[in-house]
Amino acid sequence: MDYLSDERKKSDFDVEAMKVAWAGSIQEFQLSDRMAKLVANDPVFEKFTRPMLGRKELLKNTLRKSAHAWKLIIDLRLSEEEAKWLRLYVDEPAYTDLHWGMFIPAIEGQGTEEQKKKWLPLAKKMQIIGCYAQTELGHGSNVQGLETTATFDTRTDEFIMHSPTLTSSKWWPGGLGKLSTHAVVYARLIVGGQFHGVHGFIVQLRSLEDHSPLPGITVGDIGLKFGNGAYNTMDNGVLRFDHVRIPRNQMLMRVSQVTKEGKIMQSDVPRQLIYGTMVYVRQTIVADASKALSRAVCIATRYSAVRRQFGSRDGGPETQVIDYKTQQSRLFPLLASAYAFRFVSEWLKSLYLDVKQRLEANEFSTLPEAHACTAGLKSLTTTATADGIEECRKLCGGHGYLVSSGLPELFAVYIPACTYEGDNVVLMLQVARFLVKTVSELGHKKPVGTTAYMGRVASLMQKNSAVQTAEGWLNPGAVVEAFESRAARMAVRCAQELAKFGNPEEGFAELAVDLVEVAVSHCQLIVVTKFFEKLQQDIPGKGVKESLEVLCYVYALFLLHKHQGDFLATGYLTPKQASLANAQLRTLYSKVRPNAIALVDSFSYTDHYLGSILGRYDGNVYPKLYEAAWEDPLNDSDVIDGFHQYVQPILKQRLHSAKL
Ligand SMILES: CCCCCCCCCCCCCCCCCCCCC/C=C/C(=O)SCCNC(=O)CCNC(=O)[C@H](O)C(C)(C)COP(=O)(O)OP(=O)(O)OC[C@H]1O[C@@H](n2cnc3c(N)ncnc32)[C@H](O)[C@@H]1OP(=O)(O)O
Ligand SMILES: Cc1cc2nc3c(=O)[nH]c(=O)nc-3n(C[C@H](O)[C@H](O)[C@H](O)COP(=O)(O)OP(=O)(O)OC[C@H]3O[C@@H](n4cnc5c(N)ncnc54)[C@H](O)[C@@H]3O)c2cc1C
Repeated sequence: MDYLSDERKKSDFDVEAMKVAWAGSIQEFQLSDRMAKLVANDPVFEKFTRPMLGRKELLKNTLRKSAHAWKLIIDLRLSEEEAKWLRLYVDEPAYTDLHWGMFIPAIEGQGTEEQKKKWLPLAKKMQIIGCYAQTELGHGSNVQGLETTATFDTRTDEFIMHSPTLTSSKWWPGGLGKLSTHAVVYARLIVGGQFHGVHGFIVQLRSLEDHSPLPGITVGDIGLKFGNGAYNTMDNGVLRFDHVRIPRNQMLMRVSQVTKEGKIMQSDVPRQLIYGTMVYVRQTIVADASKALSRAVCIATRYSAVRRQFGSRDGGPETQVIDYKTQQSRLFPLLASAYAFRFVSEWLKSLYLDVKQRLEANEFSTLPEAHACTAGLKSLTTTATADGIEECRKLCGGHGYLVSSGLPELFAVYIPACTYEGDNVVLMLQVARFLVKTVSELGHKKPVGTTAYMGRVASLMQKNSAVQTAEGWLNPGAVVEAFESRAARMAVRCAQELAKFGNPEEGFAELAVDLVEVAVSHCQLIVVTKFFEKLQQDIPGKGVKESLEVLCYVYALFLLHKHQGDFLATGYLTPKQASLANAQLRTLYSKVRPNAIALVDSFSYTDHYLGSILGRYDGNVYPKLYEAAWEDPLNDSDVIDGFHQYVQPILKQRLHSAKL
């Protein structure tokens, strides 16, 4: 029985066509759909019991799943794209993420042709397993502050890898704790007693025969992390070196080379390329944000349509909680954000692929913008997604707190995305630096790409919003101009404040809070703009474009409402115009309402991937929640182990011993 069938009948767009729009193309949809079904129908990928497993059992289970996934990749000759979808639907962080997602890209981006020829075939056949060992106990954000040393010994033509202090211990790298045989280790290059910056080195950690740590290497897992199951399927590790020697040709030498004689040669490649792997991964994290948020929103939307509270008159059904305006005002902006993040990630991927091609051809001019966009959007989307998942839990009331809702584990596994690959505040400060630099160069350099609007800063500073009615907000020009004016005005105001400081670094530190707000407003502008640009494309299917237009306005006007202080303080909007935007938002929520279930069905998630009783496709929530309770191990017997030993004696004690 489909308890949501009436809801599905209400929608006025073609769901199958929306699935294609969400996936990006018919090919991508088919690919994703095939992998989703492959995983959902394979008992090895069962995951309901995960939060109840002890750590060793949990990790062993992940290894079993990873081995099975790898076997499927080989046996079914899956392409790289298919393998990525497979990984998504398996839905279990594993050492393989770091091997494929960071170790291999680090060698591809920072290795010489010779190094790539040697290491990539081994890695791609998984004959070695690698991780990305950058962060240390004492330093994560401050990469230049890393303490591990790689000292060149001209006599033996080797680097000596060493951990001179406790705080220099590598700490956090995923896959390091128990599984990696190799690592790209970031360390201070020391040649002739001089420090020459932080570089990457390929270091073997464990024997390829019996997996034991090699001499001079201390390695292990850093311990349990937040939540049950969740990110505990990953062996984040600690690593120390005691004068471990590696051949000279294991330093990744695309950026700088060390000769046999101990001379440092700089290539034309900028040193920032050492941070290049992070640009790649941040881009994938933006795509993952739309997946995680859409998943939480799918659960909360379906459950909000099933759940009824209050409002029953003459014995009729109570009100579905999705019909409460307050519920809509919390849920629908998240639904719109999931779509917004999906489309901005599509754009970011194309930007990244373009930069990657250029970097391969030694063309580096677009790297700063790629860095600012990946850092900023990673920060913006992961913050919104982490907050959004928690909001979805609250939207599901008490039942959202049950592990079987799928939301607690999703939250626990997701939240470190606000920290890994760059703390979100630190990353926004990087965007702010880029923007301040853009503003300071306005006189002699035409801004391009995502900062092109800064070239119109004079008019953006003068012109105010012309919106007169709530309907007036349903105009892409009016909305985009509002976001451009806010971002430009905030940036210029901050640049003016900065100019008052004699020492720019001191000013930057003092104004950091304002600078982060500038960066956020710039990133929100990018997301809004890319959503409108998406709507310019040919999007087939009855009512699909119209529904997306509604979501685009919801996303933009919700942000405008939430940040109306900025829009008012910069003088671009009047209070009346801000309240018209809010009025329009209410109308938009009414337009989303009949389509809400169809809009989450369009994510095309299997019940396996959702992993949630509240989010079941058929809406059959109560019987399944009831059944699931009885499957809890505590209900294996009526009288629980420990009762006779610890509780019964209390019950049987004589009353005179208690003076309560
Ligand atoms: C079970 C299934 C099995 C299936 C198997 C098959 C699977 C197959 C498919 C698998 C697909 C995989 C998918 C991938 C998933 C990946 C999962 C991700 C998991 C995440 C794990 C986490 C990893 C990590 O966290 S790694 C560590 C990350 N660390 C950080 O991010 C540190 C943050 N700090 C910094 O980035 C810097 O130090 C910084 C920028 C804050 C400061 O740098 P600085 O040099 O000290 O200072 P600064 O002067 O500000 O900058 C100098 C200069 O450089 C520019 N810059 C900075 N960063 C960059 C950059 N990244 N790129 C380019 N340029 C950069 C900066 O702008 C300055 O420029 P100028 O102003 O021009 O000088
Ligand atoms: C689950 C997980 C997986 C990880 N996987 C890996 C991995 O595979 N490989 C790897 O190398 N690393 C990994 N890391 C480490 C991760 O990259 C770092 O934790 C991250 O970069 C943040 O650095 P930090 O821990 O030093 O935070 P800190 O920099 O110490 O941050 C602490 C606080 O200080 C603030 N702060 C720091 N600097 C500034 C500043 N300049 N201005 C203002 N505020 C500031 C931050 O905003 C934050 O609030 C992982 C981390 C986690 C949680």
